[in-house]
Amino acid sequence: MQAQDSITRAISHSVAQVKQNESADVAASSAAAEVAKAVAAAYLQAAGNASTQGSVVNPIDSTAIAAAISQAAANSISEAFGKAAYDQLGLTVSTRAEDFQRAFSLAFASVQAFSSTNTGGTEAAGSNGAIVSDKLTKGIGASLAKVLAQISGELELDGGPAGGTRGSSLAVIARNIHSNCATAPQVALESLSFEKLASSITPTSAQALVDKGYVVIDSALDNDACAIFREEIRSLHRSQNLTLNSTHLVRAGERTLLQKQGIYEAEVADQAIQRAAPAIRAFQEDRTLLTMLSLFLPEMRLHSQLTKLQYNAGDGGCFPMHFDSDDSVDARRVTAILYLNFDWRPSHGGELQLFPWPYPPVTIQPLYNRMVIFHATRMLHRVLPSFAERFCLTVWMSVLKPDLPPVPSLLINKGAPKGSHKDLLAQPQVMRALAKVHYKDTWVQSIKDSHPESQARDAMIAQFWKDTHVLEKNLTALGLDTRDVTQNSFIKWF
Ligand SMILES: O=C(O)CCC(=O)C(=O)O
Ligand SMILES: [Fe+2]
Repeated sequence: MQAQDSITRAISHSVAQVKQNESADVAASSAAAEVAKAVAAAYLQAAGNASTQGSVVNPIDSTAIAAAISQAAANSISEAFGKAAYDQLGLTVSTRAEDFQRAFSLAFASVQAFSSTNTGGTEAAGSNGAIVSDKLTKGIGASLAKVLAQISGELELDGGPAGGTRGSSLAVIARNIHSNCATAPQVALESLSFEKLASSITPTSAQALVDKGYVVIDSALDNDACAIFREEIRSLHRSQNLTLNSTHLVRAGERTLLQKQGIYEAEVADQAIQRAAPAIRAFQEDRTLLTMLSLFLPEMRLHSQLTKLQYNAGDGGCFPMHFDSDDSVDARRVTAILYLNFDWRPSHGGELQLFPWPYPPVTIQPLYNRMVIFHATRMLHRVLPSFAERFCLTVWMSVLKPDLPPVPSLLINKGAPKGSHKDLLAQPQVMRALAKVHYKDTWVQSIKDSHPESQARDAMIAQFWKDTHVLEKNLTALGLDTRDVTQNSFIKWF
């Protein structure tokens, strides 16, 4: 039967993959995703054959299984499982929760149908709780693949035959997958520590921030933590949980989306992301970075943090020049980026370029476990085109809004004598404006590098020229010029 063949093939393939490299989460999770896809596809065929062949689904058991699995839907693997079935069934996003349950139920029904005709129930009856629990640390993907392998009788696992019917043993499997989903993240999290980060933030690194506006810290965290983060980002991308980075352009009341090429992101505030990426969630909830920075820079009054994760597909994706935040409208004050690129080489590109104007630009390689911290409202920066997959986490640290100091108005200085340039230049928005004017050509080129050609991109560039023109005119009216700012100018960044 075609449906069963495709399940058998998928399972054999998955088992081979998992066997080949048992410790590789990547292999295991892609194996599980393969199984999920094939199971879903097979179900559709099996369902089509059901009326003629009978006994495809035992409704009681499949409902129990579906219920158990749908509880585990938060987990990335079960999401992958759900998504595949979901896609196959052509379901719409609006009724997601319900449809997930339906999709799971359908997908598992096909496993059940398969096991009843292929194993005669004996192997399946042996699939008790021991199966899943023995390999918890290898991740849900591996366990899931094993459970499925057990059903097909291809792997001999510990745990002797248990009594009971085939149907109830499948329900046990479902329960085990469920409990596996619930406990596996904790296994990984136990070994996760942010202690190293505390010793990475020193008075010297804080001083560099004050003096230069940025600091580069290598081996910032435990290498293991970085490996877990990277895998979580990868699996979120695989399960299509990341969103293409895009900028909203509002022009004449019309909203246009300008998408960057190949850059996928998610904020860790998103609950689905938190569930699917428990280590990154733990990093978001950990206050080590914020506490250490506050210890040395109490005047920053840092209060909270938000983590964003980013996957760059490596097809030339990059970021145009920008400031992350703006003192007058946004509470973010410090940016910390943790790079997760194991084997970065110069040919990969994707460097972070900082423009601590009036000092010269600095190009920073996005090396594994390297953290770059800079001023979120004052450090102009961009990312150069990346020609290899690129992973990073960004932590934005914010002040509490009511504590924001009033932003001094330029109007106060209107008509002020030339001697007050120093005061003007001490104002972040003046420095931002001057930097924008100073780098206008590079800035426009960076917009072109980061976005495929489109009307929206042209609109963004036109807006940029308009803004810089206005800024130039008004800075001149204030008696300010980019040439006023030299590398001898006194700049206190933080
Ligand atoms: O990917 C990077 O290195 C920086 C990205 C960035 O500038 C941003 O997300 O605002
Ligand atoms: Fe940025």
